[in-house]
Amino acid sequence: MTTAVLTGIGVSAGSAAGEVARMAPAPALPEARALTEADVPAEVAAARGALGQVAEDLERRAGAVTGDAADVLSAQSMMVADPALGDQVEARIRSGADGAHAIAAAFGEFRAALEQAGGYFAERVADLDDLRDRSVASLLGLPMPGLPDPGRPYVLVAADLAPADTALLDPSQALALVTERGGPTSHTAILAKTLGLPAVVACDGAGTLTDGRPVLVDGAAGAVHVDPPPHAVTEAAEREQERRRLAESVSGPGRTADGHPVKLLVNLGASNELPAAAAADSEGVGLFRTEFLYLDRAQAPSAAEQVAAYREVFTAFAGRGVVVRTLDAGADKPLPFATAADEQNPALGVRGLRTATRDPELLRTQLAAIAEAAADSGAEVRVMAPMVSVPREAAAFAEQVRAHGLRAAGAMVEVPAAALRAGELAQVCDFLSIGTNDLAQYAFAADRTLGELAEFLDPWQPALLDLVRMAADAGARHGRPVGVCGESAADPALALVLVGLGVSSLSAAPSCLSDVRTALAARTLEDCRVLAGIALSAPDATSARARVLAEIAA
Ligand SMILES: C=C(OP(=O)(O)O)C(=O)O
Ligand SMILES: [Mg+2]
Repeated sequence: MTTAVLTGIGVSAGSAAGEVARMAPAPALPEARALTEADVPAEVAAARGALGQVAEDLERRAGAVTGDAADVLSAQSMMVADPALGDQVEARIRSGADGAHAIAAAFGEFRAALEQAGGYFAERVADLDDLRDRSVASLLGLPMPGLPDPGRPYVLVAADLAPADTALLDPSQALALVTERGGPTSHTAILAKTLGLPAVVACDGAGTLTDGRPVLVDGAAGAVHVDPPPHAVTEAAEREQERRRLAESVSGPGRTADGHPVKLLVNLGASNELPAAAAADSEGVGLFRTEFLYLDRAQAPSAAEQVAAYREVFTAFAGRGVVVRTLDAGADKPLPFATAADEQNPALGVRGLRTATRDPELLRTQLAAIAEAAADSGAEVRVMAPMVSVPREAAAFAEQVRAHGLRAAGAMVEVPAAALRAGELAQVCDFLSIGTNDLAQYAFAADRTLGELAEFLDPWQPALLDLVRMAADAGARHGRPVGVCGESAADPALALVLVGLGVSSLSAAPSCLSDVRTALAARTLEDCRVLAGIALSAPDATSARARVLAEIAA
């Protein structure tokens, strides 16, 4: 049998074989259908049946999981089983609507009521939209929208994945992720690393993969083998086992072969990631993305809610360090209460630290909450600002952080101007952290969410590495540590280059740390400097990567 190979961008290493399960899109409402009197009883029964089927399906899924996920699914099941909803649907059919339109309209009415109630209720409208789509799909006999649930482990294939799609993804069922869109720093890439799942994004031809098709996903090579022969699956499993064995053979703080320390830290972006992050062999958190607290809401979380969420993290990391990043709203993380809806170029707009100029209270409340949660937590808490562009912003931020009694203030280097003037930032801050995801986006003027622009967003781009070197040199001149917390820190070969450029800490998804630790342990600092020189002198990203890998293999 010949096997087709689909290629894309490998964003999370490892390989896995399994059958495809697709994430179906929300169903489009068909043209309205006129009912005769005689049609009504059957239409009512079908619509009520669809609601019942969705409720049952959600209840079954709730029974198969535990914790927050089970609570969310049970609550959704109860919403769709609410007799008032069924009565509404029936009434609308009796007054002439067909089943699909009756369901959509009844949900629309509930939605309006929730929105009007405001607060917590208004935040649940997305759940109602999801239930509406499920009910309509069930009635029309279409695949269920959202995450699939084939009842066996599967390779998830989707057009793209958004944070809301994946909140309930069960990592024990998903074997690998394949998306048609997305780039190397997209949400899918970050999620895959967090869950330790092999992933290929911007995968040409992924749209042709149908449910049940056997595939072998190679996350390192960015390849999806369709209908792989059994020997290929066995070989891939053996390679995967060897990779894991090697990764587990070294532990403890990051060190090069000659003992140069490199802090290995974890990125943390949601409360459900906390157990794995805390259990990982790391010196702490290098990037605590706090946006998860603010997403999917009509208003910012209260101070008390923030204190509780931060305290949970700080307590889990008692005795270790935690770098909290203040709210990074805007662009790929829009928030209704913090971002303007009418910006033409949101990535170049009021985002990150700039949001605090428009709404100073947002930052004040957050810093006060961080300070309160940090007190007596046992963790060494440091705070940094996203999207710093000029030294003035960094100085004002640092002053505010210290005024809240917090010890260390840092600036992220994500804008080329910040890398060019990193020396001035280092003079007013205690540390710098390079966000290579955004730094690539802004250095190359390439939207980080577009798979089509992957070449520019490749963190091996020598021009990006020039900016990293500038920031690291500036940190060294002023005696300030400079870390990297973008996705580039998760690539073991690139991690060596970053260390050679002078970076002193690497922060990545917990599942990626052991590969990076093993790579460091096999090379001296001087080796890393040589590798950095090779990458910097390459003409482009592809040859930088190839030349460094060849030197490592030599
Ligand atoms: C770490 C970064 O921040 P985020 O991915 O959250 O924008 C980055 O830009 O590299
Ligand atoms: Mg960023």
